[in-house]
Amino acid sequence: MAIVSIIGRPNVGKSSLFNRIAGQRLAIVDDLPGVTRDRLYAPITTDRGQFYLVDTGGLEEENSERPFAESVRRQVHLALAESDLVLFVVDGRGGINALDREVAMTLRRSERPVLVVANKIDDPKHDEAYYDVFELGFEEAIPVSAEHNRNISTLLEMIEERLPRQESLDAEDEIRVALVGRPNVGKSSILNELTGSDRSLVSDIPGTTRDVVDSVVVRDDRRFRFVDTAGLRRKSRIDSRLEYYSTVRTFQAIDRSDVVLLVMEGTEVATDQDKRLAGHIVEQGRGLVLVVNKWDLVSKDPSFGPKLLKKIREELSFVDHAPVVFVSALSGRSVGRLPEAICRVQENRCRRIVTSRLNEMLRDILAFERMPGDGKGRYLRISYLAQVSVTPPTFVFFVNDPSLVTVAFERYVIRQLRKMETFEGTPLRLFWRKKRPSAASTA
Ligand SMILES: Nc1nc2c(ncn2[C@@H]2O[C@H](COP(=O)(O)OP(=O)(O)OP(=O)(O)O)[C@@H](O)[C@H]2O)c(=O)[nH]1
Ligand SMILES: Nc1nc2c(ncn2[C@@H]2O[C@H](COP(=O)(O)OP(=O)(O)OP(=O)(O)O)[C@@H](O)[C@H]2O)c(=O)[nH]1
Repeated sequence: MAIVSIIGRPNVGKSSLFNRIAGQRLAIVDDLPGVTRDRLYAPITTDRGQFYLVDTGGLEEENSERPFAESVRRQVHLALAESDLVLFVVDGRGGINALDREVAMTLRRSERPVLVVANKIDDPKHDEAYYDVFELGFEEAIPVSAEHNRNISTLLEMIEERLPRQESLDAEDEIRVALVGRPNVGKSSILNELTGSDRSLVSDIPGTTRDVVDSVVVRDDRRFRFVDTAGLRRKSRIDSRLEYYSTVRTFQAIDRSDVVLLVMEGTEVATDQDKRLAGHIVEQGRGLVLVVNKWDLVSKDPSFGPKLLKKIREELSFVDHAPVVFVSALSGRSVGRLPEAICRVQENRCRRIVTSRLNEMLRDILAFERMPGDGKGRYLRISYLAQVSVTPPTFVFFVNDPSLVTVAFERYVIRQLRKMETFEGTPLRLFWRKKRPSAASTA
């Protein structure tokens, strides 16, 4: 995630700006791994993606004896080392002073992207005052009022435009699919059926690592990239010394994919290895379709299907969100249903629910539910809920005390979310955060 730092001399309104942006775009005051605790930062979600907003002013200890100039220099130094974009806040009404000029000089020399934010322009009639900030020598400046919420959304748009494009997994893009499963279950046969039968195979594309080849197929205007198919096509028996690499390779394929087809065979489903694979797929936040192959071998007995399904649901209960598709690569039966299932799962994995709808759902979910408590009369209270990201859908619940949340309660909430919205095939992630009095003032 990109990092956007707020810097500026004391009292220009850095904290106010931070709180304004964080409050508006929902701040989760989270622990950024590897960063010191005393920094104020929040992941900000916008229509385009996410970035971390950092208030470098928060770095200074409260009764710091250090002179202002010294502390500002430290901020600049850190911001330059760590951020993708610097928001240089000045007092748009009070004017530019020597310290601002010094900071400007350092920033200009660094050639890092800088956006000058002229704060405290509370009223359009003060707009003229902010023209002074152009003497700092930057191309771009925007007048805002953190306190009166003026121009903040424009500022956010400007920030978004200046950030490095994130790797996007939008529904319009190709879907990366991994085919995994125990040896001999029919992965190659399914792949051949999917890519070979109707000349739909576009190309084999060398991947980034040696030996990795992906196959790209277009069907109904959707691009499917089957990742690391070289290993599947090369029909050499795996010798046991190579087993380790084949496992690593399978995990890599999962990590590179959006949706995984976990292939099993009708005669033996839900083995320990299948459980391990399914576990990894969920942990990595990938979509999942359970494929039962060699249906031709078992379909003679009509009671077999339901029994098999029951076994899969019981043994692999932690992926009961995944659709199960019975196919036969040999006869080609139902293999054609896989692309549609993959698309559906990927769509669900990208599903975003607006905050208002979520909170409506929350009300319904909790209407008759007994909240977990500490046994001494204190109960969990959920203030509100927001979806902070997709792939997989990730939700943050703001509560009075996260330690009151039990595993059973979390499972219950996930079940209810799944009842209210279609999340077939995708894992969901929940986070519980203590609701703070104001967005980030107490980090
Ligand atoms: N009129 C006006 N006042 C503002 C605005 N933004 C902040 N202020 C005021 O400016 C003062 C300083 O704001 P802060 O957000 O604490 O400034 P800071 O840059 O974080 O200050 P330090 O923590 O000392 O570095 C406060 O009194 C704010 O109320 C604004 O948009 N308009
Ligand atoms: N009866 C039947 N046999 C199948 C079916 N699909 C594949 N097979 C057979 O199962 C064997 C293994 O198929 P592969 O496609 O090579 O399996 P794989 O999972 O790619 O195997 P590895 O490369 O060892 O991981 C072959 O002999 C196939 O002909 C099916 O639907 N029905």
